[in-house]
Parts: sequence; structure tokens; C-alpha cells
Amino acid sequence: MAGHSLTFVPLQQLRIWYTRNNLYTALSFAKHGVFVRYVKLSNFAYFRIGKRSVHQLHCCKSGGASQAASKKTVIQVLRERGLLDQTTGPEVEKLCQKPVRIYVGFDPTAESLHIGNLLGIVILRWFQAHGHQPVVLLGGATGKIGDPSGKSAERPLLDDETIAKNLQGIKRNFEQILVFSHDSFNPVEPIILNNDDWLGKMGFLEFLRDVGKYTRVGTMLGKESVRNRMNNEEGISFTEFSYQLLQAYDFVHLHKHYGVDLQAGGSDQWGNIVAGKDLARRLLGANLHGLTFPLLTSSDGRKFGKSEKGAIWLSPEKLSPFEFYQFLYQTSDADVIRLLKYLTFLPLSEIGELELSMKNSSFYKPNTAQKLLAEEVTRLVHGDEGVKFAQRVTSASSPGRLVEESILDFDTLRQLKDEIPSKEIRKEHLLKKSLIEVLVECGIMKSKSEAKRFIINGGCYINNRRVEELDRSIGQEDLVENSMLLLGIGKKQKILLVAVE
Ligand SMILES: Nc1ncnc2c1ncn2[C@@H]1O[C@H](COP(=O)(O)OP(=O)(O)OP(=O)(O)O)[C@@H](O)[C@H]1O
Ligand SMILES: N[C@@H](Cc1ccc(O)cc1)C(=O)O
Repeated sequence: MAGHSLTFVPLQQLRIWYTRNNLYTALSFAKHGVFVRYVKLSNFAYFRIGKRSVHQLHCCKSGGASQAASKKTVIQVLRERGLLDQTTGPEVEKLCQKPVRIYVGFDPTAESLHIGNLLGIVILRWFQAHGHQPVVLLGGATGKIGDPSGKSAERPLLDDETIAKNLQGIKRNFEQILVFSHDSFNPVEPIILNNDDWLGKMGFLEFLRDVGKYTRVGTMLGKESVRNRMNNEEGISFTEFSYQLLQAYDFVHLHKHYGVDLQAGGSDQWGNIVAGKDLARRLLGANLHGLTFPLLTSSDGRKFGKSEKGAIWLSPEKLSPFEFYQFLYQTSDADVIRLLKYLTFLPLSEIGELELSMKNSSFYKPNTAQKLLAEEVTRLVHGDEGVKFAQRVTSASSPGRLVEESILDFDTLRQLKDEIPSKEIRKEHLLKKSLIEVLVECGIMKSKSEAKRFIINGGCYINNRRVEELDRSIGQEDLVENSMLLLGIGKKQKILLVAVE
């Protein structure tokens, strides 16, 4: 954040801001008494409200008219950040000069969304920040069918119970990440809908007559998702082939009943989005629009998805905030700037400064960008508490730090228990025992001579403090809250001993 002042101000005082050149009236405030961190005020303001990294942008020149804060449209902002892949035409930019409703659909094919899906949520947040209304569409019906886009094989069918459980899980993800504050300053509260509410009620004959009749099979066969599958031996079932029609009908339904004019999705969704645009033209004579954003890929070029091994889940039950933080922290230098542009709301100027300083190695402290990325995205997904937790555990699990830096209180150690190996040992068996014996008994060292070597070389830690003496034994004072002790060997190996009566 070099170069920008950081000020903490109560919300009420934020209503009128004087900057060096301009007077702005911030229009979007959350609840009374919540503190806002003012990061930068230029064309528009970035605020951090309460626990979430909100970066609200509803801020306009004096007079308080509810005009968009930025002179840039949301489309320009997305383009500058590399978040635009394709649009259905230049009219999209025009459309977004006035408030629109935009939707992104998510099928409940797992209990949690993953980091790839986060991009769709970030897009919705950018629209929301520019005064547009996000519509989140949960695919309660489409999830029963399975989208063939980007898939090389047929998806297994999910039963109703699994879908209901998954719907609950991903709904929670949205509630956590999108801004649902409800007051007159926030006219753009998101809407969450479930397509089972209309598709589920539609009969097969009705569908064939009212939707199928307006669709050309040749066009459907031409979609990339279908072509790819037709070219392999297994082919594609009629069920998955029909998927594009269901998504197309959603767009028509959302336009008719909710005034939605724009659909967004990852680049793999292009075919389905265009199918909706075509259907709306034929059925209603309406001109709807779409845009896609690039897919988030791993360093080896594979799309981040839920089907991939080691998916980066957004639900804390499936991946702890600590692991989530660590994943982002380990982003390579080659990827970190792109991810800062994609997944955070930090101003591009700030990211640009960071990029410059990364190139000038004498000024740049390694991993500064990674830390910023990890903090911002973890805060977005898990709130301030999640960031604090991740940092506490990170600090506690790194040996050799100054003790003050890694306070090993009971809470930290208890949370650390989920992250590193742990072992229960009877307290009477542990106290007064030599460290060398304990190291071997708990399995972290293979032999006493190996344990000795580590101690002599200064590579052994009790509660993150280096052990100097070879004849060190375990005492009552080593047990945090009379119950836990952290042993560390070298830079990476850790074990948590839990003393039981
Ligand atoms: N890695 C990714 N980067 C960007 N967007 C993604 C990524 N993965 C999924 N999306 C987008 O998230 C939305 C919902 O995707 P969906 O949950 O159906 O697929 P998925 O998570 O890729 O699932 P699967 O791994 O089973 O294919 C779509 O708009 C899709 O394009
Ligand atoms: N097809 C999308 C999810 C979706 C479902 C219904 C829609 O109307 C839109 C999007 C996907 O699999 O990623």
C-alpha cells in the first residue's frame, strides 16, 4: 500500500470526504458504528467495511446524486484488469452505462464453491459496486442434468438429497462473500434464485413445444461442448446435449420475470450464454447480452475446478482458512500480479506499483505481493477472523521465529491441531522425560542419534523456541495451558503433543 494513506474513521463521519481536489459524498454505508478503512479516494473510494473486504465504490461528486462513482464503466474496469474474455458485442458497454441486472449461474455439483468460481463472484461484486444488481442463479435443476461444457466425459447423475445439501453449502458461500447489507444506501442487494423453481415445474411436452421448437439442432451440434464430446468414443447423452437449452431458457425466464439483461460466466460458458441470447431473440424478440471472463488456471495451465484433485474450496469446513491462505501465499512470482488483478479489488495503480517494485529486487521484500494476495482474498472469503486465524497458525507453525511473533496460546495450538500431525501422550509419561526420547517416541525422529544431531545443529524447537541443551527434558512449564506442546524439527517438520491425564 506504499504511497497511500490509511485512515480509520467511523462510518458516520465518512459521509462527506474532502480530497485534495474534489468533494465526494460516499453513498454506500453499511451498519451503524461499523468501522471503515479508507484505502484510497480518487475516482472512487475503496472502503473496507467491518469484517469483509468490501471496497464499496458508491461515491459521487458533491450533490449526492446517485450517479456511478467512477467515470469508468464496469466493463472498462473489467477489461483493464484482464477480466474480460468475450462479450456479445459493443452494446454491452453501452448497456452498462445504466444500472442493469446481471446473472451468473452455479450448479450445485459440490458442497462448496471453489477458487475458480470465485472469479464469477468477484465479477458480480464489481457490478454491484458500480450500482448494478447481481443475480446469483443456483442450478437446482441444471445440477440434475450436468453441463457438458469443458468436460471430456459424461457427469454422474446426482440424487436429490445430494443436490439439496450442495445447494445449502454454496448458498452459504454467496452469503459470506456478496454484500447483502440492507439499507437505503445500498440499493443493489443481490438476489439469489434457484432454477428448479421454474424448470422443475415444466413438463417435457411443454418444454419441447415452448423451447425446443425455437431451437435449431444444427446450432446446438455446433457448440464446442458438444463437438468435443461427439469426437470421442463415448459421445454425449441426450441429457447433457439438452443442457444448453435449459440454461438458454433460464436467461429468457430471468429476463421476463426479473428484468435480467446480461449473463456472465467463465469462458467455457460462452456457448450456453449465446444459446440464451438466441432463444430470447426468437421467443421474445429481446436483445440480451453476455460476457465471459477467463478461466483461472493453475501454474501448469489446468482449469481450477471442483473435479480437480486438491480443489481450493471456499467453505471453511472443506478447506481451513489457513490452508486457503497458504495456497495463495504460495503463488509464484509469475502469477501473483495477474491474480491480484483478478481476485482483489485493490486499485490497479497500487498493483502496478507493486509490480514495478518486484522488478527492482533491491527494494522488494520477497513475497510481499503473495502476502497481500493471501490477505485480501482470504479476507474476502473468510472475513477478518479468517485472516487472523491463518496468520496466527502460519506464524505458530514456523519455527525459529521470535517468541513474541508467534504467541502459542491455547487457541492457536488447538487450531494448529487440525493443520499438522498431532499425538496424544499420557502426561505422566511425558513430564520429566528427556526430549531425545520424546522425539523418537512420537515418531518425528527415527533414532536417538538422529535426534541428537538435530539438537546439536540447532534444528530442534519446543514451542518454537530453539533447544540448546542436549540433556533437555520436558517440564510442566512446556505445556501450554497444561495440555499441549509443539515440537519442531528443521524448517518444516512439526508435531503437536497433546498431554492427557
Ligand atoms: N477455474 C475457473 N475459472 C473461472 N471460472 C470458473 C472456473 N471454474 C468454474 N468457473 C465458472 O464458475 C461457474 C460455475 O461453474 P461450475 O461450478 O458448474 O463448474 P466447475 O466448478 O468448473 O465444475 P467442474 O469442475 O465439475 O467442471 C461457471 O461460470 C464457470 O465458468
Ligand atoms: N452451466 C453453468 C451453471 C449455470 C446453470 C444455469 C444457468 O442458467 C447458468 C449457469 C456451469 O456449469 O458452470
